[in-house]
Amino acid sequence: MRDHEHVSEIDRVLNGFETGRDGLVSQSWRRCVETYGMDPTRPEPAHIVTADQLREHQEQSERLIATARSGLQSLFKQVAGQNYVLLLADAKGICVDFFGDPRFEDELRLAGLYLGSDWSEELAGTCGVGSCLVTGEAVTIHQSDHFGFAHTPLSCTSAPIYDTSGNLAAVLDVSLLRSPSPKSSQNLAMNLVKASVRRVEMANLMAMTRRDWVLRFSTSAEFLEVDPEAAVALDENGTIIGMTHGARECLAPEGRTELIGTRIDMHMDLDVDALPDLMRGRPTEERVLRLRDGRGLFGHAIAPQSARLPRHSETGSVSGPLRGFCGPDPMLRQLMSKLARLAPTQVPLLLLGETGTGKEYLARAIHVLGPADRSFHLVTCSGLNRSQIEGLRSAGAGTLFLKGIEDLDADGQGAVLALLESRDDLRVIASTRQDPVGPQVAQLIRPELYFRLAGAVLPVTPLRHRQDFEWLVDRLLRRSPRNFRLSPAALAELRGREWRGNVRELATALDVAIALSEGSVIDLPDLPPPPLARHIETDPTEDLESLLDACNWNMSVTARRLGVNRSTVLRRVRKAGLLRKT
Ligand SMILES: Nc1ncnc2c1ncn2[C@@H]1O[C@H](COP(=O)(O)OP(=O)(O)OP(=O)(O)O)[C@@H](O)[C@H]1O
Repeated sequence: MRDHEHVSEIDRVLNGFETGRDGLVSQSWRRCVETYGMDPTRPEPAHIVTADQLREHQEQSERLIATARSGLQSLFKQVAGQNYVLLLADAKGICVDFFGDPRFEDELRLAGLYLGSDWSEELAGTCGVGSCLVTGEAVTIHQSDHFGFAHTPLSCTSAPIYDTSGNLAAVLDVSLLRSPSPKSSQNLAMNLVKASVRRVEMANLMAMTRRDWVLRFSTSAEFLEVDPEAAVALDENGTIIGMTHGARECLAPEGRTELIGTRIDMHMDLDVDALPDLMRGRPTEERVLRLRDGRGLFGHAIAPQSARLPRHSETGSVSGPLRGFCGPDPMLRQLMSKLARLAPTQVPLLLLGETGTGKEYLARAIHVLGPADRSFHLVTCSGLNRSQIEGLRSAGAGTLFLKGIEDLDADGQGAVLALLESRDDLRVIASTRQDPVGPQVAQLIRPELYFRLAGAVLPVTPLRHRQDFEWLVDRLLRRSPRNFRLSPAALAELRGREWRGNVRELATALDVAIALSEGSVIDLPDLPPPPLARHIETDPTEDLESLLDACNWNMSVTARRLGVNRSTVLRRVRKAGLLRKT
């Protein structure tokens, strides 16, 4: 396009004619003439601020530049060899950081694609950085979209970087001195710039909010941990105190609601106490957030990186991921407070409980409460071979979870023992399923190994003895993105079942019911029938022992729960030869 054609198109647009330009470009041209008093026939050279002014701008954006730099570097690598120039401009439009090919330095400087150039719209006219600052949106200003004829060879794609309070703080721009003529040639550049900005904002939020919870979101479970779409920072009451720009699109898509200063439960069905359930360690597809408008997202909570969690643990108050394990069940609450004290120590723990009671869940929660950046090594003892254990000799420091140690054969026991002797940087947590009729684990494991594993022996209550059944049902139902509840009859039916498969069995039964239910209320016909295990003969001794454990060996409480008197309980305990475990 020649100079006079460009000027005449601007003239026609200003006179209300449609020339096929993007609306955003036509509006900017209008501002250039009507607001900034620019003349498209007058050539405007690049504006470069003085070295002192540049230093001042850089100092003001110092922290942002430091955070953005690694994002810029990785973006530069992605577009390497394609002659793109990367600019980071501050909120005034001054280029404060720059990546470009030094071979073209003179040409770039002349075109204004250089440190210190001023790309504010009122000075440079319609351009990537300037129009992005005015609209607050990502834009491509391609060739003759530029207002000033001097800039029409360029193609500039720019996206805004917002600070954690939601103010436009900077612009990331990729520009080309020469480009193919279709504007669509810059679509890939647009996606790359937007993705880089998202990561820069995320890094900025993480750096700003080390003492607070961060909740990240994604519409896809697969990308939740590697590349989330947005995040908010929350104080301990669940008030949003920081965010990335994407959070506005996720939580308040029409921009009607202010996010900063509002509580997270205004926007989604999430209690601040439930944040630990959304931490790494639980499968991502189970970490569903239900928004108030019915949409579902996946959530990843990151605990404060300050010393707050360990401080809670030292005093034994239950916080972090342990909080989500149980509701109002006195025995489990006591167990949680013991675990909170034990978690930061190196004491080996042996979790004792029926299948599906949540032993692995607890092991992962204890791991999360330990030192940061350590690995969780899960070893399933059944069918374990020596080479698998030997492979752990070079594994990173962290938690070794031995699942189902009753399944370790003699060879496996020897290998585990040798491993523990060679490594003192592995915190061991073992679990064992109590077999109602089989021998106890202490008899199955050689003593020198057993006593290395059983530093503290912690029984996990079976579901049928838990007093927080309704709480648990509610919690498991919340994993679904839709709002389900149980009818009173369905709740009573589930409460009356034996649950030999414990929480795992309950979770599966609820998944079936959710799938079968036609509305949001789960009723009797939606429930799967109780499994055959219901008719399996159970050992009354085992049941009495776990009930005693659940009642902390308080004979009167146990008698009340069994509906018999205290002396009957004492007689049964003596007859079965039961002794309280220490
Ligand atoms: N408090 C809880 N809240 C939500 N889900 C839970 C809870 N406790 C357990 N679960 C779920 O129940 C299932 C069984 O838990 P887990 O695997 O920890 O049991 P386990 O005792 O280790 O079982 P096993 O001994 O058979 O290996 C898992 O899917 C787990 O996520």
